[in-house]
Amino acid sequence: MSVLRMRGVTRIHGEGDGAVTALSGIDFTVEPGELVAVMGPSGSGKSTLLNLAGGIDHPTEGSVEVEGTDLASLTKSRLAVVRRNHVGFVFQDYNLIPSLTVLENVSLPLELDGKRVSAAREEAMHALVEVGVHHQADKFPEEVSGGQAQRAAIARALIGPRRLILADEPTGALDTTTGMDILETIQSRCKDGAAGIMVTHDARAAGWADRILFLRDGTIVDSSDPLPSVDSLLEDFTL
Ligand SMILES: Nc1ncnc2c1ncn2[C@@H]1O[C@H](COP(=O)(O)OP(=O)(O)OP(=O)(O)O)[C@@H](O)[C@H]1O
Repeated sequence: MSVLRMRGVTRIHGEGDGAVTALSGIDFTVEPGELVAVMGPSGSGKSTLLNLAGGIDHPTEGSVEVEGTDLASLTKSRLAVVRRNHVGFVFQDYNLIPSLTVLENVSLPLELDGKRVSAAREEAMHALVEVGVHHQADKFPEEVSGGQAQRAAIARALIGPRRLILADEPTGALDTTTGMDILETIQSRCKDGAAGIMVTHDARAAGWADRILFLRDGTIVDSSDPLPSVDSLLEDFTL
């Protein structure tokens, strides 16, 4: 079963004269084990696609299924549970809760699912070790650097049984080496059976993906294997 399936998805923001078609007629699936990069110019619909995949936003037309469940069929509370159990989201602004420590932020999704606090914190600490910010576990988000916050956000997205990993510019605030480590972590999670979608402007980051989806003006204009040459695919793209 596909981890994500979008069928005929159109998203129009706003109404009347101010309406903007952010996505139009998108058909797209991501299978277990796949990491897909989404690229395209500013305003081409990349974030909208990610938000629809994660159930944060809803299509104007068409359907979005996560592991076979049509998100539109769910009540608000059920959608929240599906999001927590199935979808790991790395937001561009990290979205860490300021009043919780780094460890508490990462542990929260598990605690919300009823896991014992001690077990949840232990798992969260493992996740922080994996992304190399365990020394910041007891600090609050405002006390850590942007790169550390981003890595904590990635730990939170990967924790638990989530099988759909959605990342908006996951390496944006990171130096090259750390960025590559994080991509390796996401890729290895996908190799273990999850599915990942990452929005990126960075061709090197996209090189970690199994394929690249190119968006322009809300439609898929190309979908390609990134190798052997990402650069050749980018030639006529103004990014
Ligand atoms: N809430 C909204 N209300 C109105 N228009 C919106 C809204 N969100 C996005 N849009 C518009 O939809 C289009 C697609 O936006 P989106 O943010 O998905 O693009 P993007 O490719 O992620 O851009 P960027 O690379 O700059 O983040 C743009 O024209 C944008 O202005």
